[in-house]
Amino acid sequence: MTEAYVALEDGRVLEGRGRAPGTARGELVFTTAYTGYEESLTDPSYEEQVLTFSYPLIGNYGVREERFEDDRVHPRAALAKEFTEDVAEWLESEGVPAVDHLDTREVVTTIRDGGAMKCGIAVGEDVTEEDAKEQLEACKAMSDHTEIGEQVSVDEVEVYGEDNDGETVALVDCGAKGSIVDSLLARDAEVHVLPHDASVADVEAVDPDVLFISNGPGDPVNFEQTIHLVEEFVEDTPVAGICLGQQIVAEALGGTTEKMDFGHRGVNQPVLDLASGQVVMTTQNHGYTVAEPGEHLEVTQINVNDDTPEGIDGIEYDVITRQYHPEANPGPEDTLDFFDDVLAMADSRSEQAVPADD
Ligand SMILES: NC(=O)CC[C@H](N)C(=O)O
Repeated sequence: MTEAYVALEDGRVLEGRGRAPGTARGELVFTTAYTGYEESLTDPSYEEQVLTFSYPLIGNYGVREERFEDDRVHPRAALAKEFTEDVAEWLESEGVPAVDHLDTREVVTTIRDGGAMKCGIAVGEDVTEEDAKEQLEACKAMSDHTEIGEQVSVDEVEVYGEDNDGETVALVDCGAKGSIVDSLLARDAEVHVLPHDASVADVEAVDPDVLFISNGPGDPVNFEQTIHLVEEFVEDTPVAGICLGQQIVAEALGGTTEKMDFGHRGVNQPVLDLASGQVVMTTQNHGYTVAEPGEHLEVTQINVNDDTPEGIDGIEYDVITRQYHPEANPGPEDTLDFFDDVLAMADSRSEQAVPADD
């Protein structure tokens, strides 16, 4: 059995069973999701993080590529009570260290009490605690990953659904989950996936019916060019966003964002729609939140547990954003209608744009 050490920022070093070798470092977070480990492990939003599963057995229904949200595993390491052989082999094939036989209840309560914290991981035949501590020493704070967009975004524009007859979407890829693109394609949209730092001319070349800002890792303030795109287009083009996208839109329109103690990561987060009084169950994975929406946006949905903004609409602009993941994957599908609302907003705008005498 290989040695495995998890060095925590509070000075403790946890010892577990090594399931996939290597060393790593990152912000230690946890998800309470009891399904969807393939989707979570391939969600680009987890870039530069170490993902702990609070659900004790991870891998009990195998590993299948059709469930992946991206072409690689994004967390820097994975921790659990028990990984199956399937998942351990998958993580090893991806070069992602994995540790199990941990008391993940202790890890989760440590994060809940002390906040998401840095950690260092070392797994291997002859690693020592010192190797994990060295990783911890080298670990950057999440907000200091100022180029994180480069690590997860497309390099070139990619076009999907060219034969579709629906709305044209310019999706700015800040670490997009594949099921967001799929949800738009399923509604007959043509989707142009642009780099997170695309230029104004790049977006103009698409001539989109809606500018869609994706989910993604890290601190929203570090996506400066994406924020600039929202500032440039919001007066004339409907804007939508998911998770990081909601945060970027708020930053662009005079709002502010802040880091949460440990965030929301799971598939059973209740969200209240303020207008209808309806509560929906949502899937979430975020550690920042909108602190103030600013004078151009209004909060329309809140998290039932802590009142943080979950849905934001434009006041004078056509804007719809969600902090949770309406595409699910994993989690409940209560909120898929968000994509219908986005495309209806785009459609109504493009109808208005047709000159009266046509
Ligand atoms: N899933 C996401 O888009 C995460 C958004 C942002 N990186 C956060 O942690 O809040």
